[in-house]
Amino acid sequence: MSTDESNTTKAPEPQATEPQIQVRRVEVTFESQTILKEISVSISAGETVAVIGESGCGKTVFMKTLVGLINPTAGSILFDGMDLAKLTPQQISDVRRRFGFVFQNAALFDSMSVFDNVAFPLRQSTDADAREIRERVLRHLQDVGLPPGVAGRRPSELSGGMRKRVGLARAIILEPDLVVYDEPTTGLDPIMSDVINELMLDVRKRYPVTSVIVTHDMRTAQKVADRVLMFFPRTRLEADESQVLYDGPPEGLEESSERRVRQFVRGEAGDRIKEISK
Ligand SMILES: Nc1ncnc2c1ncn2[C@@H]1O[C@H](COP(=O)(O)OP(=O)(O)OP(=O)(O)O)[C@@H](O)[C@H]1O
Repeated sequence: MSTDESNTTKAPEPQATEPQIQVRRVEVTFESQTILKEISVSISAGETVAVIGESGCGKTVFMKTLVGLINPTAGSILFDGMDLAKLTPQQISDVRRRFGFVFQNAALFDSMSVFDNVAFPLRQSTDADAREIRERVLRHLQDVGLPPGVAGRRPSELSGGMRKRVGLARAIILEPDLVVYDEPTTGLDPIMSDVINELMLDVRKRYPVTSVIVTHDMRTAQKVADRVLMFFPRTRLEADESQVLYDGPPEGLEESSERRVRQFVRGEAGDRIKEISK
């Protein structure tokens, strides 16, 4: 029996050949506005996927749907064979523990120290004692290039790049199977952006995490991703066109046969100037 049939059954064991994430004909509509339609994508365990596309095309909505923060209006998302929309609250909380989130603004708790921010998932989801928590928090801060002296400071006392690194340390402290990054380099200078790119690569080297990175940063897509998905705003698609305009390796973007993909990655406005000024 599958979880589709009963909420009390155990989650099925994932098949070795089965993609870790299966997005099946997903649609997301808010009120009368359909943001995503007929999205079907599979992501294998350990893959690093960058999601690119114009502002407003639905990248963040896609990412949130992937991790069950938004329920699709139609279609389904399967993680290790489990349909996220059909899980019990306990099952969804168990599966969320396997996800790490790196939010655009780092989303740290400003009233807590950096130490307590990074320790938060450990205290919530494990019974690690104080000594172990201390050791793991300091090790993770060191892994993202932050000295122990930062631990006692408040997030508001840190630079944007440091806050992003604290957010990353917090997201990976439970060694999640899937990490989603929402615009991890936005607002950073080119050097700090590259530090974040290297840290994302580093996480992947340390253990076989699956990563989904929503980004406008073509350098991140080129340097960090194994695969790039480019979404297009649904309202500007021709009838029957797929909303995923590109699904392939980063090296193929510039040479894509699809003009809109080439224009996007080269940052060429093309006909958009005329459309926008109409
Ligand atoms: N909870 C919500 N309720 C209603 N509309 C929403 C909601 N979340 C997102 N939207 C709308 O969905 C559309 C896509 O938003 P989304 O944040 O996914 O875009 P994006 O591609 O990530 O854009 P950007 O690159 O600018 O961050 C937008 O028009 C947004 O206003």
